[in-house]
Amino acid sequence: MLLTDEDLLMRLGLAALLLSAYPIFKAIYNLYFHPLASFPGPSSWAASRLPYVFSLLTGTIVQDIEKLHRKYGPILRVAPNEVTFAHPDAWNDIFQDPLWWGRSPGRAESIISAEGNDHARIRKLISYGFTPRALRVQEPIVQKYVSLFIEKLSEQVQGQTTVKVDVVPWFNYYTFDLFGELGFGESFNCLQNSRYHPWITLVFNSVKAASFVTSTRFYPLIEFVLMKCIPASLKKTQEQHFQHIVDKVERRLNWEVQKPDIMSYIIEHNEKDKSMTLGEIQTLFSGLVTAGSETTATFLAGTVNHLVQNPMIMATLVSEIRQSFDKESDITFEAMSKLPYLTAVINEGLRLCPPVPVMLPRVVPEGGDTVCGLWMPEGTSISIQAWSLFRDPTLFHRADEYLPQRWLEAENPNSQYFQDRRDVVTPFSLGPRGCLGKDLAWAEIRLVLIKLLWTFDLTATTNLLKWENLRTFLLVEKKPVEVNIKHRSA
Ligand code: HEM
Repeated sequence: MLLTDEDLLMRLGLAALLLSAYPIFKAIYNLYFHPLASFPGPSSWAASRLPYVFSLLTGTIVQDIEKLHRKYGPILRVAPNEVTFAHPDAWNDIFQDPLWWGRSPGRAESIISAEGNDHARIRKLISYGFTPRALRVQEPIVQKYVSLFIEKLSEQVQGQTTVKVDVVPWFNYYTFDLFGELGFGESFNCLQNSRYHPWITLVFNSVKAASFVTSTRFYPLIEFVLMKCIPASLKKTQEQHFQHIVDKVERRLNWEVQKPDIMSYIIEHNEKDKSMTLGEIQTLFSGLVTAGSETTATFLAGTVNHLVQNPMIMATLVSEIRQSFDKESDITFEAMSKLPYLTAVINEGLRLCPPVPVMLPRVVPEGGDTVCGLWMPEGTSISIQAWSLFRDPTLFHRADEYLPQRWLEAENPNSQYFQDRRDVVTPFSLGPRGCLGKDLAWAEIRLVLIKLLWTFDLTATTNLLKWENLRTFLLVEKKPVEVNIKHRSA
C-alpha cells in the first residue's frame, strides 16, 4: 500500500513526538519509579545525567557535589544511576567491590580498567617495585632528584635576595623527573633544563581529554557521535602522549644494562608470574607516569600554599626540621620518618588538598548489595567523595581550616579535635585497588619538604591562591602558587 503525503507527514510527526517525549518519560521514570527514587538529591540531577556531565566538563564537579552533600546529607543521588557517599562507613562498604572504568578504545587493559583476575595479575607483577625493600634501593635516586631540585632552585635565589617563585612547575619538574628515572630509568630532564619537557605539557591536556571521554561513556547509544565532538586537538594530544610512552617503553625494554627501576621488577618477574603483554606494559606506564607524578606534585603545591599562608604553622615545622638534624647528610629515609609535626602537616595537607578528590566509581555487583545500611540495586554506580568527606563539618572541628595540630591530639580527651574522624582521611584509597605508590609518595614528600625548608625560608606573596576554587578534570587543575623564597638566614 502506498502512503499518501499526509500519512507520511503524520507518521513522521508521531515519530518526532515519541522521540522528543522519550526523555520526558525517562525523566519521570527516574524521578518517581526508579529503584533509587527515594534517595536524597536534587530532582534535576536524579532526572537526567546532564547536570552531572555539565559539572564534570566545567571542572566544578567537586565543589558542586560538596554543596549538594551539605544540603542533602552524606548519601546523595547525583545521577539517575549513581549515588555518591561522603559517609564514614563508606570506605569499608564500597571499596571492596570491582571497579567501573572503561578502557580506551584500541588500547590494552590497564591496572585501572582491568577487573578480577586481570587486575590481580597486573597488580602482582608491578607490586614488586613497591615493596619496602624496593623503596630502600630507590632511596639514592630520590635523594639525587631532591638535591637537584634544591640546586636548581638555589640558582634562582642568589645570595640573600628574596625572589618570587611559582612552586607548581618546580614540584612538577621534581616528581616527573623522579618518576622518569624510577619508572623507565630515564629522567625527563625538566630540573636540569629548568623547564617542562614538551611531553609533560601534553600530560595535563591528556588528562583533560580523559574527562571528555568519560562524559561520552554515560551515553552509550550516542557515544560514537559524542566522541566525534571531542576537539581533534585533544584527541591528538592523547595519542601523542601515548606514543611517547610506547617509545620510552620500547627503548627501556631494549636496554642491556639493568637499573633498579620499576620496569626492572616487571622484566624480572614477567616470566615467573603470569605475564603482562607489551600492550599492557605500555598502557600501565602511560597511566603510571601521571598517577605517580602529578598526584604528588599537586599535594606538595597545596601544602606549601597552606604553609605560607599560616606563618605560625610554618615556623613550628621549620624549627622541628632544623632542630632534628645536625647536618644535611643526616636526612635519610629512616631519620625523616621520626618528625611528628611534619607527619601532621602532611596528613592535614592530604585532608584539605587530596590529589584525587573523587575516588573512581565502583559498580554494585550482580544481585545488589548493602552500602552504609542501604540496599543498592545491581549496576548502580557508587563512589566516594573524598573532598566532601574530608571537609565534613560534622566529622571535623573547624573542618575548612588547615590545622596540623588536630593530628597530634588524637589521644587527648580535652582537645577540641579529640572527636575528629581522622580515620576517614584515606586519600590513597583502600583495599585491593588502593594506591601501590603510597610509601614511595610519603618518602618523596617528606624528603623534599625537609630539604626545601632546611635550605630556604618561604613566605607568602600578596598573590594568595584559594585552593578551594581550583577546578578538577579527574585531577586537580593547579594554578600558580607564588611564594617569596630566600636562603635561610642562619
Ligand atoms: C600523594 C600522592 C598520591 C596519591 C594521593 C595517590 C592516590 C591514589 C588513589 C586514590 C588511587 C586509586 C585507588 C582506587 O581507585 O581505589 C591510586 C591508585 C594507584 N596509585 Fe597512587 N597516589 C599517589 C601517588 C602515587 C605514586 C607516587 C605512585 C607510583 C609511582 C602511585 C601508583 C598508583 C598505582 C599503581 C595505582 C593503581 C592501583 C590499583 O589499581 O591496583 N601513586 N593512587
